[in-house]
Amino acid sequence: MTELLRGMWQYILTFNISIFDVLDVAIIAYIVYRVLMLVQRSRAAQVAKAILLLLVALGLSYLLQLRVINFVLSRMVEMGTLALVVVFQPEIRRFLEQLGSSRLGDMFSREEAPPDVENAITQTVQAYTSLSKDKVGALMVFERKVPLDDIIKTGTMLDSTVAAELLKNLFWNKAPLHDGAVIVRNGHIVGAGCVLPLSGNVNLSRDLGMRHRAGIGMSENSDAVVAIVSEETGSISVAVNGMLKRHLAPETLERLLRNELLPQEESFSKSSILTSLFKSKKGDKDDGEEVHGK
Ligand SMILES: Nc1ncnc2c1ncn2[C@@H]1O[C@H](COP(=O)(O)OP(=O)(O)OP(=O)(O)O)[C@@H](O)[C@H]1O
Repeated sequence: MTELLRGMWQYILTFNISIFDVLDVAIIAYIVYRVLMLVQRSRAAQVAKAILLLLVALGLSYLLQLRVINFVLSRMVEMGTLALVVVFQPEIRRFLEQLGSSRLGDMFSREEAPPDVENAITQTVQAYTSLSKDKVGALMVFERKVPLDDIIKTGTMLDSTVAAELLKNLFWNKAPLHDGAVIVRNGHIVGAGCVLPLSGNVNLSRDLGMRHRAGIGMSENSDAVVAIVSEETGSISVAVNGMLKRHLAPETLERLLRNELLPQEESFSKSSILTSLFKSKKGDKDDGEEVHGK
């Protein structure tokens, strides 16, 4: 085995590899990874299988010299490329939004949480504690880097500081804006009664209602953090990146929101929400039981 590895290493050394070759491969690998993630997360999975099948058929028709079939399939591939851009316009836009809004910019700019975010978290936790006790359903989306203007447009635009009493009013089941989600941007309520995309995950637990599916869907389609109160059980949940953590105690809700929305905070590392969840103290009362994969 050692001999084999040594042989392989010697062989690799015979290549004239420059740093640019490594960079080249790394960039391609990253793009392929992002495209695969996109395909896996969306309806593109079935289409990807069909395309693969079409390409295999095209290859076979070429090898076997089946000229008519090859001609037809070639035209299909040409027209299909254009059709794909039209059909997957929302996915492509989301992909580009996520690419443009994240990571690379972070390397050059120091992230600072807007001052109102801290207040928004405190007020949300206060409101959710009360809504949870009273079993009043609630759905709040905390926008991060991916802009949610399209979602905000589906509801009523607002511009208000986050206040616990206001949230309780908004989600009161006789209030005109109680249906749908409240959107928070930089610690300000910018929309209420907003319609969120439902999750495409067919493996979600059957006991999750539409509110939870909408919350998970929003977190699959953007980098937003979504906080939910179940109308049926009063249970508090948080969805991030297609994952849902359920049955949270108010202290855990606060910790998660702080960890996700105030990334510079000293007491918490900038690790993902799941990392923080798995690290959460075993003794936490009534804390999350379930995590749903994307
Ligand atoms: N796509 C959506 N976007 C925003 N809000 C939604 C969406 N779908 C449902 N909701 C919210 O969920 C509420 C109804 O969902 P449902 O009847 O499934 O409630 P539920 O059984 O209490 O659900 P859950 O147990 O998930 O809270 C609606 O009144 C609405 O406020």
